[in-house]
Amino acid sequence: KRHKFWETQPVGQFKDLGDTSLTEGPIEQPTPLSEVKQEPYNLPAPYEWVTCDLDSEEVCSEVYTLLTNNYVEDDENMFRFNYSKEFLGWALRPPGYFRSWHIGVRVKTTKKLVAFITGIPAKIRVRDAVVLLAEVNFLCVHKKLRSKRLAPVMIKEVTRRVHMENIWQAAYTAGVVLPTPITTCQYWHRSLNPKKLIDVGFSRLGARMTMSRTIKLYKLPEQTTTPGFRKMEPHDVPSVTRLLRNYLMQFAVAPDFDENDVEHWLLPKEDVVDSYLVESPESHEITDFCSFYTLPSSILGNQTHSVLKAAYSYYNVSTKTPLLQLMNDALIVAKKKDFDVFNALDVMQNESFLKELKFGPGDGKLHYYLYNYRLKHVLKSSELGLVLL
Ligand SMILES: COc1cccc(CC(=N)NC(=O)c2cccnc2OC2CCNCC2)c1
Repeated sequence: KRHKFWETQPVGQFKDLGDTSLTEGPIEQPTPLSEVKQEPYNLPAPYEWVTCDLDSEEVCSEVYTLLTNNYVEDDENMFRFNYSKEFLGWALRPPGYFRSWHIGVRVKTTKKLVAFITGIPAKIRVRDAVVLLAEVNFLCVHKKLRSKRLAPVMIKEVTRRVHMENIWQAAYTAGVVLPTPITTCQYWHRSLNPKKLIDVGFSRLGARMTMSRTIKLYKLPEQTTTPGFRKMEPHDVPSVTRLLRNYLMQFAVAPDFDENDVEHWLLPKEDVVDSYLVESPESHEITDFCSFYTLPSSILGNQTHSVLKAAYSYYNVSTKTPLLQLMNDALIVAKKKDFDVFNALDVMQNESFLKELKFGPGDGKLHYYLYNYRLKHVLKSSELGLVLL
């Protein structure tokens, strides 16, 4: 019964875990494009496939509304991710994207959008192999259509459309355990606006703590502390690309970013992504980098507040400035931008600053997966250099 669908897919199976005879790499070989199913999978009668053109303001709004009302909630159903339209336009249209990978399901009669799934192309290095794969994200089925087994057909359809572009691997994350995680990350939160976080039930007042003591505990300086700390600008793309490529080499799985990728993913974009760097005042060398993306959450059922403004740690590089000091400056700018909380996974070298910068552990985990690619050993989260949106 468990994982009826996933046991039919080319993914690491739990039963394979101990088998050291299995090699690392693709599980199934590519099939000739002529043999890839040319027509879409069958949907239940009332529904039809639609390709979502995110250049259309109207379609973007429909996707935004579907996700705002039906996408991922926390374990206690108190919060729901509330990706903005601008964020979705950015997240789903990187260099080389395929419109056909932005897949929707509509009700034939009303044309209402009731499900969504996406892929974007990404060059990901897995140990020494650079794999062109699809990052699959935003799988969402309307609350009223749950347990109609729509998700498996959505996954098969995005897989088919990825195969049609001669791409045979994928990467994705989930809050649930499926066959078989390449690593499992703990998420951590750093309070920036503790009073609001406690008011909305995101955090709880610590034992023997008063509200004023808590506000004081999380207080941050008004200004950043690192000399040469400034926002990233377009002319920084080449040096940030060099810095980031070198830094990511130490991780077993990490993006293989080129300058076009860095320009898209890391140049600051208001209310979407923020990135800062340290330019040495003497040499003008770019020595460090930090970034975070903006992902608010709707607060479900609170009279006073309706939105939780959250920053999510993205890619950070420290070569001269201690990572602890760099990330403290990231917290300071996030607070100044009125974020309520700064979230991070225990990936890369994040563990080195989490406790010291007063992050608290979240109540859930984020599992990372590869499709049609077997790793010999599960990774420690610190061996992972990939952050998905
Ligand atoms: C605070 O509002 C929430 C609304 C929905 C879910 C969660 C808990 C949760 N599931 N958090 C994460 O998955 C998470 C926690 C820290 C960093 N990144 C994360 O997820 C990212 C990456 C995967 N896609 C969603 C955003 C929290």
